Amino acid sequence: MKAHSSRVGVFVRIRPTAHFSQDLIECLPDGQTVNIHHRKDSRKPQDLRKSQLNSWSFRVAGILQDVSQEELYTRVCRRVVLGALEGYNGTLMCFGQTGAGKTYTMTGSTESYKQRGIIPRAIQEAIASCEKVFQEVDKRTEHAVSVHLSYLEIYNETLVDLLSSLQGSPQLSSRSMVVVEEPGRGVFIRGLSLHPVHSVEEALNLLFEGEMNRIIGSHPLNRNSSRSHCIFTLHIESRSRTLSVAKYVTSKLNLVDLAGSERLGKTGSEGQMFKEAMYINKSLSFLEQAILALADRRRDHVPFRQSKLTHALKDSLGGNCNTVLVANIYGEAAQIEETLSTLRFASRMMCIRTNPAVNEHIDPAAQIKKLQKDVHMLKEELSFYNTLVNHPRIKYESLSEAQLAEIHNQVQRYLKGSLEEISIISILQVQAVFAQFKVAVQEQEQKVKAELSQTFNLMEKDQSANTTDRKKWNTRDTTGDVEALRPSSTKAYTKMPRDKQSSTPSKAEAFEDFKVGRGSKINRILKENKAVLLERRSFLRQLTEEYLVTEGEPDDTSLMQLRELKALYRQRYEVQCDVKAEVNYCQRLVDQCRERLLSEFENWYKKSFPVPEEELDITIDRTLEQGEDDKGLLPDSSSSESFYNAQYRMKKRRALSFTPAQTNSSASVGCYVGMAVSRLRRPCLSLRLLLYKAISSRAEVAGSGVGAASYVVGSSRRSTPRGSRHHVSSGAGSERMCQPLTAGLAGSAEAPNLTEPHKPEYPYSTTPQEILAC
Ligand SMILES: Nc1ncnc2c1ncn2[C@@H]1O[C@H](COP(=O)(O)OP(=O)(O)OP(=O)(O)O)[C@@H](O)[C@H]1O
Repeated sequence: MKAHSSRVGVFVRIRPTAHFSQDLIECLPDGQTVNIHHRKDSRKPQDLRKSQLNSWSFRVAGILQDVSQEELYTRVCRRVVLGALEGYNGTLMCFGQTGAGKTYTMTGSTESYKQRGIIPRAIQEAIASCEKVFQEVDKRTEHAVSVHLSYLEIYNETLVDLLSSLQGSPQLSSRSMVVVEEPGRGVFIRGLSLHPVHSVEEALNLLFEGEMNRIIGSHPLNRNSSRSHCIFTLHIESRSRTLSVAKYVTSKLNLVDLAGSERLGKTGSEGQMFKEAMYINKSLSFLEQAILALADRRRDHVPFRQSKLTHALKDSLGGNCNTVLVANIYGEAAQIEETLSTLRFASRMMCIRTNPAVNEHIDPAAQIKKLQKDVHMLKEELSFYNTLVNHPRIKYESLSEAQLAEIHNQVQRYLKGSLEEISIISILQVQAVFAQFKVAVQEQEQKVKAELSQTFNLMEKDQSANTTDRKKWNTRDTTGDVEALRPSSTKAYTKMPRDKQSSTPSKAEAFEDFKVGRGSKINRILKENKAVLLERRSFLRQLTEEYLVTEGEPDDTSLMQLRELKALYRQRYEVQCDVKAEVNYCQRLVDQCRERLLSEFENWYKKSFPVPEEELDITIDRTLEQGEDDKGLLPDSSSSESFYNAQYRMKKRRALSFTPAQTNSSASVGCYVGMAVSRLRRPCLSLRLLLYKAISSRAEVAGSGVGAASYVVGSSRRSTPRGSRHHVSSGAGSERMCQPLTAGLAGSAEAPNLTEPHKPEYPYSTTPQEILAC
C-alpha cells in the first residue's frame, strides 16, 4: 500500500445573492483568490470614517461563484469519488455559516434533479460504475464490487444512526454507538448500521430516508437549518473474482455536512436553538483546534478525541484520505465577519497534509484457497516430473503408520549391518529416516548411561574398599609385616570364582601398579642403576673419541714428544679399560636389578591373583614369544616395553644355573653395590680398577659371568646401627647418603637385611678388605 502526501483541497463557494458586496469580497480573475476588505466596527455608522480598512487575501483551489451543482461536482468531487472507487479513502466536507449553502452543496434540492448535490451525484458516480460491475456479473468480470451505505448524525455530541429506522436495522440506542479505531481498519463507528446497495435508486432511497430523520430547526438565517453534523458514507469493497488473488481493496467515501456556525450574540438564538448552537460552535471550535494542531508540524499531539466530530473525522483530517473542503460563504456585507472567519478556517485546512493510500487487505480464506491450489499444482508438477524420471511411486502425502514402521525396520537393519544402504525416495522419507536415527541414538545413549551408572556405582564401592586397604597396607609396610603387605582387595579377587574374575588386572597393569607400590623401591634402584650405566657409557664414548685423537697424531714429531704421546696413549688406554669394565659391571647390575624386580613381582602377582601355574606359564611363554610385538595389549606401551624386556631377560636367566634364592640375594646386594658404584667419579680410576678386578675375580668364582657380589667401596666405609644411614664415600673422599637403597631392601623378605652390621649371607659376597686386597 503506497501512500503519497497531498494537501487538503479547499474550495470556496459563494452563495448566490442579489446584494453581493463587491467592495468587501473581491474575487480575482485567477478563480482561486479571494480578497476580503473589512472595516472593523463597521456596524456603527458614526465610526465608519475613523475605522481602518483591513484586507485579507485567501488563495484556495478554486472560487466557486455562481457555479451549477454539476460544475461544482465535476470540479470539486469527481476526483475524490473516482479515487474511492480505486481504493482510496475520500472525504468531502462543507463548512460555513448557518444558511451559507452547505446542505444545498452537499445534498442539494431533493425536489429538483438538476439541483441535486454532491451526495446524490457521488452515489450516482460510484454506484453507477459499480452497477456496471453488478450487471457484468454474468459476464464474469475480473472484480466483484460491493457498496454499503451508512448515515451518521452527531447531534449535541450524540451519535445518531439516521438509517436505524429502516427495516432490518439494529435498533441500538445512541449510547451503544461509539467511535473506535482498529489497526488496518482505521476509524469507524461501532453500532452504525451498514446498508448494502446494488443500485443508485436503492442508495438514494437510503439518502432520503436519512434526510428525513435529520434534525432540522427553523433558524433566523435558515428556515431549514441543520442542527447537527451529518456524515453520509459509502463503503466500497472490491474483490477479485479470481480465487488465486487473496487481495481485496476497501475504501470509504465520507460526505460531511457540518452544522453551521453562528454568532449567538448576532443571531439571538434562544432555548433549544441556543443549546444546539452552543454544541455546534463548541464542536467546530474543537475541529479548528485539531486543524491548527495538524497544520503545525511541531505539534506531535492532535486533540482528535475532544469531540465526536473530530474523532469520527480523524482519518479524513490527517490520515489516509483524499480530503476536500468546500467553504460556504455569504456574498452579503452583513455576514463579512463570519465570511472572514470561514475563510480563515479554510486557509488553515489548506495547510493540512494527508497520506492517501489504497487500502489493500489479504483475505485469509482466499489465501488458504490460493495456497491449497498452489500445493495441488506443485504436486501435479512433481508427479509429472517423477513420471518423466521413472519415479512414479513417490507420494507426497504424510507417511502412513506402515511406511513409518518400514523405515524404522530399515534403519535398525542398517545399524546392525544387515542392510547395506537405505535407498532415498523422497524428502519425507529422508526426514523419517533421520528421525529414526535420532531415536536410535537416544536409545543408545540411554543404554550407555544406564550401564555407566551401574558401573560407576560398583567402582565407587571398589574404590572406597581399595582406599581403606591401601591405608592398611601403607601402615603395615612401615611395620615390616611382609605377609600383610598384600592388599585385601586382591584377596577379595582370589576369593571370587575364576569365571567371575573379570576385574583381575592383566599382568602388565599389575606390573605398573607393582612398580609404584610394592616394588617401588627396587624399581627406583633399577632406574638409578640405569642412570649410572648411561652415564658410564657416555663417558666411555668420550674416552674412546679422545683415544682415537691420540692415535692420529702426526709422525714428524721429536722423540721426546713421541714418548710423551706414548705415555698419554697408555694412560688413556688404561682409563678406557677401566671405564669399559665399569660399564660392563653396571650393565650386569642393571640386569640383576631388573631380574629382582620381576622376580618379586612374579611372587607378588602369584599370591595376589592366583592363576593355575600352567596357565601362567602359557601366558608368560606367549609373552616371551610375542616379545615387543605385543605392545598393543598393554595400557602404557613405554612402561610395558620395559616390563616385557625385563620379563624376557628374567625368563632367559631362569634357564641358567642360579637358584631363585641365589638370584634374589645376589641381585639385592648387586643393587646395593650398583648404588655404591654410581657414586664413583671419574678421577678415582685406580680405585675403580680395583673394583673391576675384584668383580672379575668373583665372577670367575661364580663361573657364570653373571653372578654378582656385594662390594662396598670407599675408604670411609663403616657399619652403622639399624635404621641409621650408610655413608658411602667415593674415591674422591666425598660422602654421599644412600639411605633409599637400604630402606628399599630392608622391607623385602628375600633381601638380606642390610641395616644389620654387614654380614654377607650369600656365597659370593666379598668384604671390602677382600676388594682392597685384590
Ligand atoms: N448555491 C446556491 N444556489 C441556490 N440556492 C442556494 C445556494 N446555496 C444555498 N442556497 C439556498 O439557501 C438556503 C440555505 O441553504 P442551506 O440550508 O444549504 O444552508 P446551510 O449552510 O446548510 O445552513 P444550516 O447550517 O443552517 O444548515 C436554502 O434554501 C438553499 O436552497
